[in-house]
Amino acid sequence: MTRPTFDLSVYLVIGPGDCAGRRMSDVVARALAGGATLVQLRDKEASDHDMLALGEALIPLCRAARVPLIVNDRLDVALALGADGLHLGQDDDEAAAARARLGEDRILGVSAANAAELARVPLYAVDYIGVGPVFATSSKPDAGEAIGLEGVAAMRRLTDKPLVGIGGISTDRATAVIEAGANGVAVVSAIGGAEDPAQAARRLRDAVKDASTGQV
Ligand SMILES: Cc1ncc(COP(=O)(O)OP(=O)(O)O)c(N)n1
Ligand SMILES: Cc1ncsc1CCOP(=O)(O)O
Ligand SMILES: [Mg+2]
Repeated sequence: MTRPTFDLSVYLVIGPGDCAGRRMSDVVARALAGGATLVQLRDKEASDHDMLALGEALIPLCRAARVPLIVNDRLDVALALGADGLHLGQDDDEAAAARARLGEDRILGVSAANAAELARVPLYAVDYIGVGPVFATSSKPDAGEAIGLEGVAAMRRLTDKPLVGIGGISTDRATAVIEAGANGVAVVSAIGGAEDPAQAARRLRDAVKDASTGQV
């Protein structure tokens, strides 16, 4: 096994409560059909046991689409599931220790909103950085102040690591997030809450692709 290649363009972050009353697996299947490039299972309330069951429903969908499945916060669940990776925040387990347990064959992402948070990240151990919240969001009540497009641009100046913007990103705003220096956009409600998750994913992918063209 080698570390999976990954594409941050349209990174769906999702749990059962983010799907507007629909089954999460149906929403994820539609998002993948529309072109979501990465999926993160995120459920702050579920027990590890329930998280594992949720992940088991997503693994075959992601495998069929050749899209990596990342687990939010929970290293043990990621390992038990055989997920493709883990996403950790500043308050979660330490990334270097997580890398040691994950091994070299899984993706590890971390969150950092500013220079001080970036300085705490062991960059050698991580594959990408989630930067945000870029805009105000109602999907994460404890998200800090929005960093804005200037915040994304500042992070771009500080590191060559792949960056994915997250927080309040809609199709209309995706272009600006990429132009500010992100490699992709991570979204909860723009796909999970969309009437047509496939169309939402497709529109985000087109916006990211158009905005990325011509960038160095
Ligand atoms: C891609 C991505 N970026 C940032 C986050 C936020 O992680 P964190 O700060 O640990 O907050 P929670 O998601 O755990 O509430 C993320 N999940 N994904
Ligand atoms: C998980 C997370 N981390 C920072 S903002 C956020 C929520 C993003 O949700 P939305 O795309 O609906 O604003
Ligand atoms: Mg976290």
